[in-house]
Order: sequence, then structure tokens, then C-alpha cells
Amino acid sequence: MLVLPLFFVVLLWYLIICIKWKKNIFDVLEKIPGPKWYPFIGTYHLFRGVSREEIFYKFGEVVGQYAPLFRSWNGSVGEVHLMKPDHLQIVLKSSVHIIKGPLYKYLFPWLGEGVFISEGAKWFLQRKFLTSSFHFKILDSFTETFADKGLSFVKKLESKANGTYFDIVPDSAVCTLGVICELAMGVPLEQITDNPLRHIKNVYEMTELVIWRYWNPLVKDPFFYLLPQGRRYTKILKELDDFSNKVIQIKRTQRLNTSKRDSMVGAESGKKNNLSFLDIIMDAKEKYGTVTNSDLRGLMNTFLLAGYETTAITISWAIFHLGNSPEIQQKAYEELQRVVKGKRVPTTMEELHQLKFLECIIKETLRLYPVLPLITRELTEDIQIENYTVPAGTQAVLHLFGVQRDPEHFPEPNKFDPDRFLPENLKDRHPFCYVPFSAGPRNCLGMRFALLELKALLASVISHYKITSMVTPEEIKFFAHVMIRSQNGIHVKIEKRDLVA
Ligand code: HEM
Repeated sequence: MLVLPLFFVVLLWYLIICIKWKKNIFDVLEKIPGPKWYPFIGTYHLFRGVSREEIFYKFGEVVGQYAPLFRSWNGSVGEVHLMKPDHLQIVLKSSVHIIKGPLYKYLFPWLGEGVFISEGAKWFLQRKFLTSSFHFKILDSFTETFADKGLSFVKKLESKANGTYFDIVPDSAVCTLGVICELAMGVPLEQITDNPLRHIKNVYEMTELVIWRYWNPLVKDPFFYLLPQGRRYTKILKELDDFSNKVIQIKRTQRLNTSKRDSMVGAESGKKNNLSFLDIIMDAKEKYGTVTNSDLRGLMNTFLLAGYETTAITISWAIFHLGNSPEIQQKAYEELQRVVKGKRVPTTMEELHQLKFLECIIKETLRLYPVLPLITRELTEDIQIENYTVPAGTQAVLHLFGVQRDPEHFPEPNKFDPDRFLPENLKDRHPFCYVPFSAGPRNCLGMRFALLELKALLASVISHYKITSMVTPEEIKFFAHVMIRSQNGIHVKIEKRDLVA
């Protein structure tokens, strides 16, 4: 009898606490300038009726109007937008603000408590043992595979060297997915699927649905799954899980059949070995029991997202700019010839390190196209930004795209100019005006892996083909997605180069 009234009293008490808590945030956050908002929908009305293709530009208009600091409301979640290096530094350097923002919770059913979104002790532990698996000796042992994959990539492109333009993004994605499966999982992609583009499409659709949820804050959990988008989400999630379960199954069989000791010896001596990141995680699971089955799947899915889409997008943008700048392309080609001396591609770590100009090209590509143009953090304590207090509970939206195109730090910011990254031009640069891999305690774990992989793959492409792009950078139409994409793909044509003796 008493249960029902008691339930309503508790509910009312809970609502009062929530409203009071929100009001505390609200009163403080409202002192920061920002667009008009309405109850429940927040500032969402700004994007009502705006087509998916125009959202990137509409968002740019709002940013232009209020930059460099403003607040917005995603439904009832308060957001503060930061795009000055000093402001980014306050959040990124902190060891307190390391919880990812609410957008990431929509990734939870997929990435589980993998290192990308996990929190607290779980994150700390995962980060600790994964950091050791990116040790330079292990990376060193990857160079041969990078070179092999580069050669398979150019071989695959051979049929397209026929004078017509084609979209380079899907080929790049198949290539980098192959790299991550082989090196992070120790399982060749061909053993997992004969249709890698299906997995790539699923990952794309999944991130697209995550964005949809973010833009529709009123669609809460149980109802989402009743909508067509929710049903699609469930279906794709199942296919993505099937993919990772297959990898785990192949890996388990592999581990039963091969002597793990041999591979450990290989890793210690720095020789090419088959101790993948997945082996390291599975070792930790078996030895210490610190990794659960769901952690394992979450970590796998994390690698299967963070480890290939990021590099596929970057390599595509780099190829696009090389195809727009024949002099830069020629300079990179000549540097490569000098370093590999009669060979076609770099095969050692030393050779990869010597490709300094190519490194500048990659860094400049990541400046113009930070794969994650925005990242978010949930503030767990108040922070002070200039004269404003930003209260705990606010989501800090960090504009990597904005800060890296700030003319104060990068004159002529839209110009592709790799020389910006020559050592003599780096001296007085603010450390937080260039953060494509984020920075601080939650920076990208795969940064060194990614830079080496990008160098090896790009070197292979440059050494085999002359590239021409179909459109100029000014003609590119961006797409508002989790990762920075072009609406119409990235079209280039390639022409075979002869091997210089
Ligand atoms: C061009 C390539 C890449 C770029 C630009 C990039 C960028 C980033 C950024 C900006 C973050 C921070 C995300 C956030 O705070 O929300 C991040 C995190 C992460 N990245 Fe990367 N990434 C790249 C490649 C990779 C690769 C190849 C791997 C794995 C092999 C990887 C693994 C991770 C992981 C595990 C995290 C989460 C770290 C944590 O939260 O502690 N990334 N990456």
C-alpha cells in the first residue's frame, strides 16, 4: 500500500535535486555569451530544417558569430565551446577532466568499457598495459608489415591507374583496416572477411547513428530502439560484434596452435614477431584476470574503429593535397629516392625516420584535417576561463579544427604548407595550437603507430604513382560527422611512375 506513495515521494525528491543541480549549472553558464535557447531543445532550434550537408557550415556560422568562447545547450546538457590554445590547455592538461563527454555514451553499446571511453580505475589500468604495447621496439618490428601493406595498397590501385578519377577513401580504408587487423589483432583481414567494405560501411553507419542521436537529444533510450534508426543501430551493432567475435575466435585457435613463448622471445629481441596488441590483452586476461570478456570485445572494437578510420581519412586527405600541389609531390618523391637509394619503399625504421619532408606533409594534413575536429570532456570541477566560471557538469567542446586554423598561430591558415613544420618554424608555437592527437593524460595512444604507418603507406603511393586531384581544396564540401570527411569522397587520378635505377 505504502509502496506507490513512497515511490512518488522519492521521484519528486529526485526531480527537485536534478532541477536544483541543473539550475546551479544554468545560472553560472548563462553568464557566458551564446545563442538563444529554449527549454528541452536547448539551442537545437538553430539546426532545425538545416540539411545534413549544410550542418557543418551552419555550425561554422554559429562559431564565427560567438568565437572564441561561447555556451550552448544540447537539450538540457550545458556546453562550453573552447578554441583558443590557452583554453584547450586548461582542460587537456588536467588530470581531473579526463571523463569523455555525453556524446561518447552513445558509443557505449559498441565500444563498451574499452580504453576510448572507459573511466576511473578501469581506464587507468587499460591505458597502462596498452601503453607498453606501443613500445618503440614493438613498433620497430612493424616496419616490415607496413612496407608489405604499402605494396599491397599500390598493387590494388594498379587497376585504377587508367587516367580516370576515383574515390581514394574506400581503398585507403581497406588498406588501413588490413594493417590494424594484422598488427593489432595478429589476424590477417582475409581470414576474417572476404567483404571488408561491409565492415567499413557498418562502422560508418554506426558513427552516423551516434551523431543522429546527439542531434536528437529528446529521443531517450528505450524509445530510440523502437524507431527505424534504433532498429538499424541494433542490427549494425550485431554485425560489428560478429566481426570482433570472429577475430577473437581465430585468435584463440591461433594461440592454442602456436607457442606463445616463441612470440614473447621475438618481442623482447625486437625482431619481427606475432605478439599483437590483442595477444598482450589476452595475456593480461589470462595471467591477472583483470580483463573481462566484455572489456576484451570493447577494446577490440576500439582498435577496429580508432585504429583504421583515422589513418584512412588522413592518408586520403594527404593524397588529395599531393594531387593539388605538384611541386610538393615532386619534393617528397625526390626525398624518398634519396633515402631508399634504388629500392622502391622504405623498409627500416631508420629510413622512415629520415623522411623528414614527408613527415611535414603528414603533420600539415593533420593540421588542416584533424580527424576528430571536435572532442569533448565532462567537466568534473569548475574551471575558470578568462572572466567566466564554467561549472562542473558542463560538457567542454574542444575545437581542434578551429584552433588549428587560427590565423594568429597559422598565418594564411587554409593554405597547405608543410614547411610550417620545419624545426626552425616550430620554435615559438603555442604547444596547444596543434593537437590533432589531443594532448595530456587522454591523448591518442596510437599516435606513434599512426605516424609510422602513414609515412610507410604514403611513401609507397608516392614512389609508384603521380597523383592529380579532381577538385581544389576550395571546392571541397565538408561533412559534419564524427570524423572529418568530404561530402563527395576524395577523387584523384593516378599515373604509374617508372622505377628510377
Ligand atoms: C591519424 C591518426 C589518428 C588520429 C588523428 C587520432 C586522434 C585521436 C584523438 C584526437 C584522440 C582523443 C579522443 C578524445 O579525447 O575524445 C585519440 C584517442 C585514442 N586513439 Fe587515436 N588517433 C589516430 C590513430 C590511432 C590509432 C592508429 C590507434 C590505435 C592503433 C589509436 C588509438 C587511440 C586510443 C586507444 C585512444 C583513446 C585514448 C584514451 O582515451 O586514453 N588512434 N586519438
